[in-house]
Amino acid sequence: MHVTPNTVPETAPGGINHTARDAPSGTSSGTAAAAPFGAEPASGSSTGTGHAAGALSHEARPLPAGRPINPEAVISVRGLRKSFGRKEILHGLDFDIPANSICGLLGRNGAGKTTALSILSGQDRATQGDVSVMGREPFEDIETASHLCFARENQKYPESFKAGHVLKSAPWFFESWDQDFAERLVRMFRLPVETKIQKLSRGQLSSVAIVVGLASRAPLTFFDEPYLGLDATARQLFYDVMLQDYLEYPRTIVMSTHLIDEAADLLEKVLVIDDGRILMDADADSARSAAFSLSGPAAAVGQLTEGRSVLHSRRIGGLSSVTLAGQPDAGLAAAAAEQHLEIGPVGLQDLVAAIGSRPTDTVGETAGTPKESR
Ligand SMILES: Nc1ncnc2c1ncn2[C@@H]1O[C@H](COP(=O)(O)OP(=O)(O)OP(=O)(O)O)[C@@H](O)[C@H]1O
Repeated sequence: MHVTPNTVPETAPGGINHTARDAPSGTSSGTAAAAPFGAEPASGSSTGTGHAAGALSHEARPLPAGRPINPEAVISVRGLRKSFGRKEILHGLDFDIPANSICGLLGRNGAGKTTALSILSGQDRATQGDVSVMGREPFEDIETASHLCFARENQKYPESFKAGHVLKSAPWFFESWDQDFAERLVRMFRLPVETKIQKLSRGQLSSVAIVVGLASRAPLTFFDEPYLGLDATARQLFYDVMLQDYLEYPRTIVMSTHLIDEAADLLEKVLVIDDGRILMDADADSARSAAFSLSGPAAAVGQLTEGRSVLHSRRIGGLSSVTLAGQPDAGLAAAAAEQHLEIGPVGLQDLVAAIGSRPTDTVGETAGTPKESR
């Protein structure tokens, strides 16, 4: 599919109005007000109160209070709070995301991932705190918007849009858009370009978002749960193509996901968010070694874990399996061997499930983060 742009949508990624240029054919000016790749309108906000973030491992301590925005990081956030009406959703997030990395934003339903991504992409405003994206305050900032792509399955498009129209419009919003790559992706994901967006299945809508997110080659790309409705083959295809293209065209990719084990190998940095607080902020290798499991007869497991940071425990009959923070020390390893207990690794998915299932106010404490620092 080759596209010759000749009409102009007035709304750009992030829902921000750009000055008119030529727009793609098939894009009616009457429908241009709906942002093809951008945001919902910014929501109202109010100030609220909350608690500072906790953290899991040694690498994952909260940034010291008062530490300024990190100018080296592509994304740097300090004390980010977001309220909807009187309800505070994000309770003071502090984190940095380095340039040219793939970062996983992980967490349970309602944790605040989409809210955070909306703020980082400039589509919503923080209630409080400092947010720096590529060195700028992102909210409705045209300069920032021109370098980022927010790919999500529930993107709003003009009513008459077909999938093909989306792809025809995209080059006008993304400087580095690769049309050949987009067309290859369309074939890979079997996207019916002549079908109206409203008629697409959920998986096909995700495919549209994936095609736009990848072919945009935006220096900063956000994928918000990019796999919704996709079958296992398409998901694997997405991970493979993303990694391959990222290696060829390094950029910063932030992906929110529940399917942690599937994506774990791609991730270089992991941010776990729960109930509006950062529970873990670590490079992926540290995260993979942030915990271990100990299993065997419940009495022996209980004896060995006494006084240690147990993140999660499960008991079936006389057997028990616990997830412990950190790595086993020599004493524990020797005692476990002596009592025929099994020590094993904990996958990222299980680790996130373990820390996410704990009451928020105890996670940092049990994981060895001093209460004073939270
Ligand atoms: N515009 C809004 N007005 C009021 N509450 C909102 C609004 N947007 C989000 N919320 C609330 O904020 C909380 C976090 O929502 P968010 O969508 O950010 O979570 P999430 O981590 O992306 O969840 P999921 O994984 O289920 O998509 C939820 O309790 C949600 O109901």
